[in-house]
Amino acid sequence: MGGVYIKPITKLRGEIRVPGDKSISHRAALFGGMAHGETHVSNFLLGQDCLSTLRCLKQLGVSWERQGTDVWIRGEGIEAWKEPDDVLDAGNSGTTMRLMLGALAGSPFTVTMSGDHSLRSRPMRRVTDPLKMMGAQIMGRKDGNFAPLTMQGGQLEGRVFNTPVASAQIKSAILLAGLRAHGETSVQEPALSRDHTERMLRGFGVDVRSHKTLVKIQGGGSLKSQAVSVPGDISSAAFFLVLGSLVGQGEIILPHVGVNPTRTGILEVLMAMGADIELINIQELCGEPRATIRVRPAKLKGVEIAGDIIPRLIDEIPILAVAASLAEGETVIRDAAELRVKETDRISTVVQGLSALGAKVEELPDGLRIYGQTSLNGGQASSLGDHRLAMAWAIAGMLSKEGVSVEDMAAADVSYPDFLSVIEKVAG
Ligand SMILES: O=C(O)C1=C[C@@H](OP(=O)(O)O)[C@@H](O)[C@H](O)C1
Ligand SMILES: C=C(OP(=O)(O)O)C(=O)O
Repeated sequence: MGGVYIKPITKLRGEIRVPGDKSISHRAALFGGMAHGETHVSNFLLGQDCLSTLRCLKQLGVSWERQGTDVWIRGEGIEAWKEPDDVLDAGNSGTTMRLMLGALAGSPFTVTMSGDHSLRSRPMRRVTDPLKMMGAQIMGRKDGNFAPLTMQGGQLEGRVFNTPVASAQIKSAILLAGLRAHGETSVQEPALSRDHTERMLRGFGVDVRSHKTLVKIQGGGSLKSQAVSVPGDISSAAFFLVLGSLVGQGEIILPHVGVNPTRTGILEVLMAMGADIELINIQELCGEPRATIRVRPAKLKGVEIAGDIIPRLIDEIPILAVAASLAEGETVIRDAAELRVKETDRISTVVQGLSALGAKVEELPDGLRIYGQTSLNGGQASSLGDHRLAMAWAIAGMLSKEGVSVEDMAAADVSYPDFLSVIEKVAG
């Protein structure tokens, strides 16, 4: 059998400091590069995705320095960004590509953005269409839907948008372009997606107004450099919330995890399933709430997950599916067709992986039906290059009867570079 073998465990104990939030790290780097002055980012995520954002910024002429997880970005304002002399490579990162396109739409030069095989097959018209309506010229494969994408930015006009899907990447790309447009730009979403862009832009001194699912930005604003302390990533903590709930014995403490309400769907669902999770010491810093999370073993039962909560836990669905396969009773996940356009088609790849490990799972057009049972056999599963799957299968291995060999475990580096050494430590 190939891959990294993850053995079953029956108990664990420990404190796990999950790395910095991926969404917030991308934004801190990008906004720091757009701002005037030095932005110090602490607890920056050293995952491949955020490193792609930093590299793109360097190609645009933004200088920064990094020591461990501290990054100092020396912004001279976005007007100082220069036409890059090569393709901007977003790697595996949808966030890098979509937010950068929005930020660059008002720049009077040409950029070409591309990425890895997975990113080149993810839909981009969701951002290129609105940016074109605002005045940018964009060309790409399949009528501008797939990278490589070439954009000639320029004068932008503010617009009113109603987005068809709740996506923070679409919302953020439009707001960043709106910042450089004439007049006001607004985005109305069908449900609230993560609001890190709105919160952080306010911290950088920009006038962003939001009410429920509507956000408005005035064109012509500029950003003032800020210190940004990045909280731990709840999407990374999610793996340990599930492990700590389903392992036989022990307790896990996760300090300093971001608990922005637009991201805490995972906590609500696990608690509804019966998890023993407690939030201690909630504090807000740099506009983002954070808390210490304590998790203890509990019996989980199946639930229905659908509607407006989906964007608040979208990246946690692979690990939630592992939890559901070990819960009692059926879990149904609906309204999650967005999973089909992530790093892999996460509806079909979750079904493929979990079935190989002995779970009973059914594919739905917009979600999953998982017939819970009290054990998983284990076996072999591949990440298929998708970081969230790599980590979900590793946790499944620890909770299975025979363990799991995870093919392409290295994919985890995209959002959690130390994942393997951390699980080795907590499992003793
Ligand atoms: O804005 C962001 O930082 C992100 C938004 C989400 O994507 P969508 O906007 O496509 O839903 C999420 O899946 C991704 O991991 C990060
Ligand atoms: C979908 C994800 O990221 P991105 O869209 O930035 O590639 C993710 O991290 O699960």
